[in-house]
Amino acid sequence: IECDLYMAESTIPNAGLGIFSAIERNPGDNVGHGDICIPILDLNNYHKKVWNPFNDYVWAGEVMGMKLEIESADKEALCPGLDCAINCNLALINVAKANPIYDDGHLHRYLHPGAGAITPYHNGTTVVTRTIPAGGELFKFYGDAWFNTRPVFNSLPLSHDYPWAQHLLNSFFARVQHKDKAFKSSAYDELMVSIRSIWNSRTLNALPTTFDEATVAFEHDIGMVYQPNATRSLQWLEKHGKCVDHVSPGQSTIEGAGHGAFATRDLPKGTVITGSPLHHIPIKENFMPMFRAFHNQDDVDEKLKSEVAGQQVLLNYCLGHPESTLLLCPYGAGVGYINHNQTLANVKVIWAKNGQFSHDATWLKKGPDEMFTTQSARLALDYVATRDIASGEELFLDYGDAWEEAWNSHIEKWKQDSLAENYLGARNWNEVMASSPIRTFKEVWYDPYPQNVHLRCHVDIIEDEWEPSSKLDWDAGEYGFECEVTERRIEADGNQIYSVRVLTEEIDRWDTEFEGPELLDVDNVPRDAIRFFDVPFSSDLFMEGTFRHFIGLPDHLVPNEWKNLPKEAKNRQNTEL
Ligand SMILES: C[S@@+](CC[C@H](N)C(=O)[O-])C[C@H]1O[C@@H](n2cnc3c(N)ncnc32)[C@H](O)[C@@H]1O
Repeated sequence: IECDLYMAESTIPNAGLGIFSAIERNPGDNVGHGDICIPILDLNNYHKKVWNPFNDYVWAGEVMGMKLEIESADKEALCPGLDCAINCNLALINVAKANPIYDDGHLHRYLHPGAGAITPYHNGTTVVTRTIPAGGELFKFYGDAWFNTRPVFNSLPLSHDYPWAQHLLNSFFARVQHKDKAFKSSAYDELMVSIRSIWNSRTLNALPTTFDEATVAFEHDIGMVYQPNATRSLQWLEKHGKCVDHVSPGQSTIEGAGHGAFATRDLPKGTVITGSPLHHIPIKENFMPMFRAFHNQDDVDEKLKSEVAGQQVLLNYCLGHPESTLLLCPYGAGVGYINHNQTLANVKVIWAKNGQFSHDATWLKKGPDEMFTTQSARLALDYVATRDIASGEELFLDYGDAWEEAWNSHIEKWKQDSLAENYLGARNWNEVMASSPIRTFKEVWYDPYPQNVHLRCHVDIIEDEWEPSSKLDWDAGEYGFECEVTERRIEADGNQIYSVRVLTEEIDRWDTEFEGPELLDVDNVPRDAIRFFDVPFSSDLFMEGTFRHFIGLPDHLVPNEWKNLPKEAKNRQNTEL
């Protein structure tokens, strides 16, 4: 079966798995079919330092559009698709990280019992930024801080070291340009010996060690020196890798289930549709509570009030067993999108082969408590076609009887809330109101906006160099400042111009220049500089009684060593968590 994208052992030693392209890709091309991103909110509320297996895998929630889900800064985005498996090689960054788009899967809280049971952050597409040859590994930028804060990498070149090394090489070749090759080669070797004896630096480690490599770097760029070691042959990938582009997300054919997974090509019975390493959480009850926590705005560590507001939506994307505290959260392209259907199930999970794809079969003999000492994935599942599947068909797993019972009882108990009939989240509200004039604060007194949204103005409008005609970019990580409209005027051509009062705030948790909130008046503000955003804790994820249940790991895959809960606990667990 053809395949354009593989998961296989990374070319970076000890980095575990990586993602490889089987075809040449050029800047601007998309890779894969878009990732899901799951918010993990106020996790540290439970314990100050909850054991977190996702530490090396999560993005700051602010960057992924999740800032206003909750009040505090404690929000992380786990994107358990391709994103989790792409490594970072600072010499060869060739893809940009995937920012999700907000998409509630057409679930409305008035109509659908499943509203709030899925993450609305979807379709984060990985985009190529540098040509990747066929067989090349994908690398994204983790940020220099990721390497700076880990002592094992203290001599590894950081992102600015490669341009500096390139600059040094260019200067060297400019100076020896009229000399013959033998002279250049020995001059380069001597130079390297001399500088290595006096200068041990990250930049030096970015310089090619041989003259031939230096020539490649000078004639192309320094990344070309490292590209051969970061490329695997297609035969090797076919033999040792697992295809990760057989699945693409779309709107599920099951009404009310949100998104689903679809086959991208014909998949004969027995095909490993995708492989998935698993993050293990030995104590799901400690990890999964979600809070409504209010923090002191000047000191986010100071909690003023907190109450449990259900469970993390992550639970719905992980596999578990009613008799075990162990929860296994898969990552890999498309796995997070596969819905449940007992009668139409066409996919099953099996353990990956021992020694392959992070799967260590000795872990089937360990109890959950023993797993605490390890954070990296040590177990892996294969998702296998149980019959021939045609291109475009939706993929379904059987999540098990416990899930089915929990879902049916949720539907029975679920009641339509008449107050939710006119609910519109901020994203929808922005669409509906796209060209409508924004109410001034006086108009809002007698004609208020719904309680779940508030107004924010783009941060650029308080900059000295900002011009009313400048283009404003509202990407996933842009939230603006809270603001209100003091005046509105409509020009002859219909253009809406506003005067606004802005309350400045920290842009993100690393905003070290922030000196404190200020109230600023700004005139000549265009309509597109003002947007509606959700109020913290108002999104579907925080609705009372939202559905939460892990995906059932088939009983025959669960060893007795993992069953650390009494059988009778199995029904208790989901209601008590
Ligand atoms: C692993 S996710 C599957 C992807 C999810 N549909 C989405 O849009 O992100 C599991 C969740 O999807 C929803 N789901 C899966 N199968 C369903 C079904 N047969 N009927 C209703 N909802 C379903 C439930 O909310 C469940 O907790």
